[in-house]
Amino acid sequence: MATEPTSSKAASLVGQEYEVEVGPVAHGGHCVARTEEGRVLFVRHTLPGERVVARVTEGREDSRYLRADAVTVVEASRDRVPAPCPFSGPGRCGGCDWQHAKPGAQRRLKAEVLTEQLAQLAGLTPEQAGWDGTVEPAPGDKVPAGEVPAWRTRVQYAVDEEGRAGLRRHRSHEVEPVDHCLIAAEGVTELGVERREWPGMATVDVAAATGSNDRLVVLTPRPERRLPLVELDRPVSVMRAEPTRGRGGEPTVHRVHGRAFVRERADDHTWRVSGGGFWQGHTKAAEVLVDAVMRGLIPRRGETALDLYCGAGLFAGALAQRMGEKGAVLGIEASGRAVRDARHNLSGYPRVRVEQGPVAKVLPATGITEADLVVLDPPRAGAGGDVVRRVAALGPRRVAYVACDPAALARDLRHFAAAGYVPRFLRAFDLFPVTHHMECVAILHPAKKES
Ligand SMILES: C[S@@+](CC[C@H](N)C(=O)[O-])C[C@H]1O[C@@H](n2cnc3c(N)ncnc32)[C@H](O)[C@@H]1O
Repeated sequence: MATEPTSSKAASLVGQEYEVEVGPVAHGGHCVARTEEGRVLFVRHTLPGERVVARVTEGREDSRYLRADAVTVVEASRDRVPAPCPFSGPGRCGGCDWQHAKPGAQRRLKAEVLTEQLAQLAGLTPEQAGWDGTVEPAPGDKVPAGEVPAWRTRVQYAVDEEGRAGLRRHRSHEVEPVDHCLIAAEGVTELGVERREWPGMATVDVAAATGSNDRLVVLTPRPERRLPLVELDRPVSVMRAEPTRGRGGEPTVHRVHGRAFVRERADDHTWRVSGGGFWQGHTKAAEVLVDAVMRGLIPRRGETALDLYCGAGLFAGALAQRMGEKGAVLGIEASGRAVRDARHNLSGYPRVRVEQGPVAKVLPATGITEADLVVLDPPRAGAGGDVVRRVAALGPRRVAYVACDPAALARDLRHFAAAGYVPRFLRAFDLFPVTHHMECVAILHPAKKES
């Protein structure tokens, strides 16, 4: 969401300050406010109901709206706490949007965002979506105000010119050096990446598996720079990524030492996830999502199912295990690396197949005309109308839509409604505590025909 056309000659308002009453939360980790002249501001580091001095960070005289940071809190919300992270705040690390909100308030803000997105983009009330209006914490994440759960098993550190590891500032390529990211899982923190220097590196990606001691770092050197000797505080596998992306847009990665993958445990199964490959980021996410999807779909023995955007095969494996030896599952996934992992992970199920390529291309090419169940877990942009229509045309008795973006979920629910599928129920999970992100699972079924 750009604030104005880049060609605009209008005067910049960056640095201008306005004292404002802060209105409701908006999707993206900010709240809406209006200046006395009626300008719309999207303000970070504030909460609904506060009175703050907001300093503009992006926007011009002719912009439809301005972005701003709350630099002084004149009247604080009762939901405000001092930010536990010393690297958060205006102009600092862009990772956590709600450091200054009590944990319960963070989940209420996310619920308000989901309510608003469902209404605006899908025309659904929470009741029509089958949602109880709450965002559920992951097991073990109910922390007291002022504390932060250490949930994140995948962290990409950016490295500055001086070789210091840090995280990116909000909407910027600049690096905020950090010596401890509070949301990083213990398995990440104990490696000590933040405590050493990374000369010549652009990024250091850490994966700390859940349920095994596997730890892997993928180093991306700056052009013409060589890898440093990697000495971390715990044993770790090391890979090197090419600075430019390879075929299919995936970074090419090479094993330097140790294993080229980590072993994750979820749903009583071990999953190989290669360096640079996707796995759910929260320590509990894979379990929470499999449980929600399986409770919603209630797979029966001998059924057929699709797992679209299947990654390393998490939902395909959970379905295959519950549908028995007569059940059949087809997974579709764009990343070649993830497809190799999924085929390896699912090799114990003879009636599971994984095809590589974009869902929009591969699904029609499979020639499949029906399926009992479909799981979709698309990237942030969502699946889109074409894929949704193709899914509905298969006539599944239930569909599970796993969404990491509430706006994409709402848009795709509208496409599903047009194709004859409506939500039976919806759950929202706080699988990204302290950030503005959330994960949703919608279970859809065919709409009853009007008689
Ligand atoms: C949110 S992840 C879900 C992975 C898996 N369901 C899991 O829970 O581990 C989305 C996956 O979609 C893949 N992907 C992105 N665009 C795709 C497309 N157009 N077609 C197929 N897969 C795609 C990504 O590579 C990624 O593995």
